[in-house]
Amino acid sequence: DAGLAPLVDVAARRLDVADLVAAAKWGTGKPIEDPVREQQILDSVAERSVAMGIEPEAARRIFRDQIEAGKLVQRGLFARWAVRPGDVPAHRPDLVKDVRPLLDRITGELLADLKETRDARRAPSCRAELVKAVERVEAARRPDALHRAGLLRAVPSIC
Ligand SMILES: C=C(O[C@@H]1C=C(C(=O)O)C=C[C@H]1O)C(=O)O
Repeated sequence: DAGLAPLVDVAARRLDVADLVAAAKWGTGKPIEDPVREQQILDSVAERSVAMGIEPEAARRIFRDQIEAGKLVQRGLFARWAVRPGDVPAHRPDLVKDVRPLLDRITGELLADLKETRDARRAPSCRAELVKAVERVEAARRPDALHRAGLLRAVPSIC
């Protein structure tokens, strides 16, 4: 039984997309934070949760944390690129055409995993299972310090 690992893995993949979000925004004057887009995501998540039989408030909390974690990674990358311009990605992806569709696809995967893990998320063992899942995902993906920090920011609301 993979437990919560598939869910945590999706969270980690969402944080990799944050690199593309940052690359799309760097040097454009576009702010890291877009509250209108965030609200659209959270409202859509709540609506789809109801349709899927997922508790909408739990889904909202979990997606709120995914978004906060993504901004943490974006800010970390902006700080890194400010001191090491050589690390700025050579290619700037288009946020609306290229990057947000990736996030939208991950939203669907995350919702499916939330449905799948309903009982595990409510169980008293959730925290322990979460620790194991994070360890498993980190062992497989070997995130750098910034993406580890992001992942730790992303997961607490799962339980
Ligand atoms: C990803 C973006 O940047 C921020 C993070 C978001 C997210 O993680 O979904 C949404 C809006 C922005 O606050 C974006 O603008 O699309």
